[in-house]
Amino acid sequence: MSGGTALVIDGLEVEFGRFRAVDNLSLAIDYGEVRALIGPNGAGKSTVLNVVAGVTPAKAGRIVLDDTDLIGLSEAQIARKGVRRKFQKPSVFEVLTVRENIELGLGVPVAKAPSGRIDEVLAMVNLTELADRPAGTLAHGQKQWLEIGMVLASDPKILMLDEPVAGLTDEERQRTAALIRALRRPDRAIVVVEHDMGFVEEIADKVTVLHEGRTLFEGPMSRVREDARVIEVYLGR
Ligand SMILES: Nc1ncnc2c1ncn2[C@@H]1O[C@H](COP(=O)(O)OP(=O)(O)OP(=O)(O)O)[C@@H](O)[C@H]1O
Repeated sequence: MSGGTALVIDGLEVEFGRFRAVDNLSLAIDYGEVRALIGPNGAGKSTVLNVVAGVTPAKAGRIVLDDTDLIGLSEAQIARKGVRRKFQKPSVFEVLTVRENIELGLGVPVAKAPSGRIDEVLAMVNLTELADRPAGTLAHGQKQWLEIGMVLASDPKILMLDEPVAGLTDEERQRTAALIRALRRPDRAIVVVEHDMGFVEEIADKVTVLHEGRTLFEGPMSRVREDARVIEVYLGR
């Protein structure tokens, strides 16, 4: 499938005990786009990624990828449908080499993956020369790219990145922005949660601002910056 809608979130509700973290949220993300989810701490951004990935259960609503409702599927089943997610904190396997980490991201034995896939991914995330180094010896930024490589290895349709530039230097941020732009494809949707607005402006085709589990605003970053409600609850703080 390429073009058209990739992911539809419809009437999503998530509760932790009596606290409603996501409140009747609906949004649609197209193939080919990079969507940023922004908003204040606690707005529900990571929770949305967790529900899409099958890590956190929903109380109500649908999450439809192509024609399949992902609600009720296990994390592994959702991953096999082409949904992959990178967590906020790098969680690479430090004693394994960079190459071995990417192999783990394939989701199938290396022999069953397209030949040359690992080298291709290493090149994409700029880690070819460090392929045989233990991942624990990498710098923080390189670990972030390795994790992007791990989620990229299986060639996902939906690629979700939670705060990919947290703690990175300016130069590393630039390189990450270029990498994410290079990962855009007509048969892939990329969803990025991030607080760094300069970075969001560089990578996102469209921005959804969440506040208290609901959509406060949706549009290009230039419009987001001018919206009085967004300034009040988030950007102006
Ligand atoms: N497992 C959980 N149990 C209880 N409450 C939770 C759980 N996960 C998240 N929450 C709460 O749900 C709300 C939304 O959290 P979430 O992590 O989705 O916010 P966020 O928008 O990603 O914030 P941040 O920008 O700080 O990462 C917060 O109030 C958080 O404390």
